[in-house]
Amino acid sequence: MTSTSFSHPLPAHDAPPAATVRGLSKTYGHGDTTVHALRSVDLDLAPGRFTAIMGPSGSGKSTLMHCLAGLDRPTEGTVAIGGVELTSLGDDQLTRFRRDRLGFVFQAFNLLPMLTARQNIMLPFELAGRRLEPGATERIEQVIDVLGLRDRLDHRPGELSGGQQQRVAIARALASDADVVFADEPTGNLDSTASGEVLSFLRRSVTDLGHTVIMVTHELDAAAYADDVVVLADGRIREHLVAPSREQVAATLEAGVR
Ligand SMILES: Nc1ncnc2c1ncn2[C@@H]1O[C@H](COP(=O)(O)OP(=O)(O)OP(=O)(O)O)[C@@H](O)[C@H]1O
Repeated sequence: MTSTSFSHPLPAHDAPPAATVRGLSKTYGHGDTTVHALRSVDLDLAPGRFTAIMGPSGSGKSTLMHCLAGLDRPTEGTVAIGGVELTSLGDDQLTRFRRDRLGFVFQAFNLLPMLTARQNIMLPFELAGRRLEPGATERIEQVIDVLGLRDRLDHRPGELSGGQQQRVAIARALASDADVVFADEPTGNLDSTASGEVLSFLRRSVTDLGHTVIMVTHELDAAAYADDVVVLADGRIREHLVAPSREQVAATLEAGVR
């Protein structure tokens, strides 16, 4: 796969964080079987950046993403997205917050097979019974063009390649102008060409459209599309690398498994 360098400019210093995590701990089980998936994690993620979360298997990547995205509740600590403290929201409020303010791209594209690409992209608006706010139509059409989906809009997922299906999922995540787009191993089911395309589109959604993307990945090649890399080890943040070189990321990952 062709990969880019980690050489993106730093954000403005005065921009408030897109995500703030304080004292975040998550334990599973009790007594002898307790697993400390996250141990008192503090993290600020800048807006308009593409951040990759990396680390060995079992280091807490998915748990961190799930807590950040309000898909799981922390055992201790707080998580705020765009200034809204998720930990203080009730279940219904949290569901609405996720639907209205967050976007998700999963390894298994999670598209509805009976709907066309355009209907899948518009699904969050349908589910919310939401009117399109001013400017939304233009934004959605721009997303469709950026993702190169214009000539595929009437196709159902079964008539699209894996890469195209994942681009529809990304368009759906971007259509509602999410505060943060979460991508969990988004290229796990794709070959290297489609992976490169999908990662380039996530990159463009940040560079050209100003989105904030947080992606869990195992792959250095995928992380090379990101601006910043958070490396986890044993439920803790080992390093938060801002605009690192590929070599720096590789060295940090290697040090973590030694
Ligand atoms: N629902 C659960 N019940 C019990 N233990 C869990 C649960 N979910 C995760 N864990 C444990 O928490 C730890 C962190 O898991 P997590 O899935 O966050 O790691 P990860 O870095 O995403 O791993 P991988 O790269 O393998 O997906 C692991 O030890 C895992 O076994």
